[in-house]
Amino acid sequence: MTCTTKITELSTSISRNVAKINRFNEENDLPTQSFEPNAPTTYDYPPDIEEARQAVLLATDELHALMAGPANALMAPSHNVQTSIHAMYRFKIANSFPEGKEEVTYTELATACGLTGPTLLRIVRDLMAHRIFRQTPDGKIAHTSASKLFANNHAIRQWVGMVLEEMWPAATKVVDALQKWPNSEEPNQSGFNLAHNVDQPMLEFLGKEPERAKRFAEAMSLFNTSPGMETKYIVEHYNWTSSVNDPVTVVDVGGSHGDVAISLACKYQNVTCIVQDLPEVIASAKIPEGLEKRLRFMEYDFFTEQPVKNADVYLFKWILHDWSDKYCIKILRSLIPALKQGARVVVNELILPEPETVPLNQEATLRSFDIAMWEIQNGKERDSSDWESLFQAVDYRLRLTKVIQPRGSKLGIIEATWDTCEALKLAHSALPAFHDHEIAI
Ligand SMILES: C[S@@+](CC[C@H](N)C(=O)[O-])C[C@H]1O[C@@H](n2cnc3c(N)ncnc32)[C@H](O)[C@@H]1O
Repeated sequence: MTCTTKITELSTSISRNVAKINRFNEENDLPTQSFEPNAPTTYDYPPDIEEARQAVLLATDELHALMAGPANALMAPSHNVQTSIHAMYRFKIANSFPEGKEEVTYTELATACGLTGPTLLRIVRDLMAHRIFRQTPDGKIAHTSASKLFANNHAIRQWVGMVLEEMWPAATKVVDALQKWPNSEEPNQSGFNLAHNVDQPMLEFLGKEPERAKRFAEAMSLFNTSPGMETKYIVEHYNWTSSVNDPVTVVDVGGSHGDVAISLACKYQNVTCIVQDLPEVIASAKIPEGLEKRLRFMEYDFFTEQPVKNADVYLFKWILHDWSDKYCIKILRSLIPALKQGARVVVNELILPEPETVPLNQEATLRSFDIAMWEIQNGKERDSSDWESLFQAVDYRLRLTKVIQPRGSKLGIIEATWDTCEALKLAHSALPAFHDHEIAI
């Protein structure tokens, strides 16, 4: 008799969940997963089927790692395919097929891209080995769903370009930066600064380079609509108003074009929002019709004193991870003169889990965000005790009062309350690290 082992457990989970997905596809007349050029490129499944899909990803990842063995974990040559993808981006290989054609000869495509035949051949053959393009039986290049997606989707091209031309060079220099500026908290002493030979922090530098700034912003917009990043989580999983009648003022600091503020103002008639950002961002922001009385945009630099006094909530969504503790403390201290008793500071960011408390593939994604923030501005992602320490370092009156991890959301909600009443300075125990529900503190 064969006993149950980790690998049999994983393969059973894979076949059970694949069967569930397959059944759903069949019952709903959906095409099966494939890399055929017209295959679906996203899966919009209901929660239970999406859970099955995630379980397959987790189990296949683990089974693959076990089968490949420990040396593979150290030596997998994943950066080499980045070179080929980078060439596809820079030389527009996927989007240089003749108009309306799904297949092209190597020579035709090489000419269209300004490359020699042999160079194109080696790039495309490497991509083919990763299911990006395929070769037809008569030796032409044809699209797969991946190359076709790249050819047709501007936002994905902007994402890939941003990653390969901004982040990747920064990644290769972050260790040099660490050696040059040990443990620096300065946003202009990062891998990005060494790689791109610039003295300013990345966000400031890109602000002055219109094409690169546009690419960065479009890549971020795509990311913000990816599963788990949608605005709905912060809008629906936080208690913005205690009653439907009391007016509530929310200041969205660094709120860009006001995605959250617009959703909040639409959902709650008693909420008024002020969206603050740098002048160049505010200049292109628009108030949707009907919200003129309850939505306002304001130029503001969050390193200077907060001009909107006595608001109920100050929201920081996807802001503080760009900055080291030293700069987060400056940003949050700028709020203090504006805070009334009971004012809430709400942060919508990742909450890093304790090691091995979530499936490893999820943990790996979250930790890679942390490393990315380090590479570009010496920023960081934080776990719940980091958030608590950060608020304590800002001011003893700013107390961590809630940590919420909405199910399905990548971002958590961290609430601190401005409490000037000494009696309420309660000592509280360490928070559990990763929650799928609200933790009252
Ligand atoms: C990653 S984006 C987050 C935008 C928005 N909160 C969201 O979640 O979509 C960071 C935002 O911070 C803004 N920002 C950067 N430095 C700033 C500063 N010194 N003062 C105000 N806003 C700033 C940027 O313009 C950008 O809109």
